[in-house]
Amino acid sequence: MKKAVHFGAGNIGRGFIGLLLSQAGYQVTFVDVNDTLVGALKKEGEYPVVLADDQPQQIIVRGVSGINSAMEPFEAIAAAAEADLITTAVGVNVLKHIAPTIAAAISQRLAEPSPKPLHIIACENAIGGSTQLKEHVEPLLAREIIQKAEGLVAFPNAAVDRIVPLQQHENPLMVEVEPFYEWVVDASGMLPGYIPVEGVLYVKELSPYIERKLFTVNTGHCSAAYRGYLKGLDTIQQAMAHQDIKDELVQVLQESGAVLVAKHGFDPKEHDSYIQKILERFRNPALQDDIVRIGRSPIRKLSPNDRLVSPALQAFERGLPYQGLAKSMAAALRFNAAEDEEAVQIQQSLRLRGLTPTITEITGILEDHPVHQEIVNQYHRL
Ligand SMILES: NC(=O)C1=CN([C@@H]2O[C@H](COP(=O)(O)OP(=O)(O)OC[C@H]3O[C@@H](n4cnc5c(N)ncnc54)[C@H](O)[C@@H]3O)[C@@H](O)[C@H]2O)C=CC1
Ligand SMILES: O=P(O)(O)OC[C@H]1O[C@](O)(CO)[C@@H](O)[C@@H]1O
Repeated sequence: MKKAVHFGAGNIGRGFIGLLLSQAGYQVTFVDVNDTLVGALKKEGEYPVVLADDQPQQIIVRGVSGINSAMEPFEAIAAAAEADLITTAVGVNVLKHIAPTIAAAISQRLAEPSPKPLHIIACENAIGGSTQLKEHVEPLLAREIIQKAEGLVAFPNAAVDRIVPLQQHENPLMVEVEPFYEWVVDASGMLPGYIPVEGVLYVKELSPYIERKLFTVNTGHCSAAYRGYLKGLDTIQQAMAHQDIKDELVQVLQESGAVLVAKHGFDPKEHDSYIQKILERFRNPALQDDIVRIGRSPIRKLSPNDRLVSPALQAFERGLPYQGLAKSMAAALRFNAAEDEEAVQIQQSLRLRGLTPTITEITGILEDHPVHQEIVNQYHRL
């Protein structure tokens, strides 16, 4: 049986990547630092995934195991060194922490006389997630290993889409997910002769897929979440019931949509249907999705290459509207969730340094740029 090692036994790890890989015939080993999850994976060897719909369906993912990379680092390296596929869903900011394990695994694997090829795919909400992981791993490899890895180890980028809220069940492994999923991998980053994973879509050019996903699902989700937060709401389902939030959300998605249509040549009608489908997914009454989860890590979400700044700057460059996106950024700056470290950091920076330096530092948009000025205007209006 083919072996997959997946870093991150959290919501997407268990509820999407682990499930799909298992259904595609892989034996999945989860590597995580959460001992409750790892202990339960070792003990149970299986877990339930519930597809949340009017008629929920339960699937049992069998034959899985867990390794705690903080407590069993050598086991984690050995498992990764032997894997047919390595995937991650740990959060893009955590990639640097798993890089040493992956680098050690690559070195161990390539020390064998005829090592098998290996794909390492980061399934994170980010543009170029696998490339970012590679950039953390490569400096940890000896020069001869880097040379040997050429043609044997690849880090193809990917886009992953499935909404999995924060949740608690008696069984810590149980995970409830929306039925929809999409996992797209950049075929140009795969090694020649690769065997596709069933359920994954391989495309010649990833950019239209990752931008469409990130600048629609994620741009829209956080835009609704930050507006809902300012109204004191708890869940995205509550936010989506507010007509003014819905109207503004449509404006935001029309702004990012206009960029996507102009840049990637999408059919405007088809893109509009894509937006409508996403709005339905946000409303899914079978899920309760916390606004604080969807808005989490606002510094990352406001970073130059992410879901708010990038479409706004691209809209500006094309002479298209960006006011709704600027309002989302202003609302993100007012996201004051005490449990979110990045939200706390933003509030500190606003207090100590003021609005304009904070915007410039986090978004990279200079003070005299019209998008910067629009964020300032919207911030004062909120
Ligand atoms: N939840 C969702 O709906 C979606 C999430 N994503 C992306 O998937 C990634 C994971 O998100 P979630 O599953 O929601 O988060 P999560 O918090 O449920 O899972 C992350 C897991 O990574 C583990 N982890 C943290 N540090 C680690 C380390 N050093 N080594 C190994 N494991 C470590 C955590 O213990 C946790 O189990 C993020 O990049 C997110 O943007 C993408 C699409 C949808
Ligand atoms: O995981 P991130 O990047 O913090 O963002 C949360 C987003 O991820 C998703 O879970 C799915 O992409 C959305 O529900 C939400 O917009």
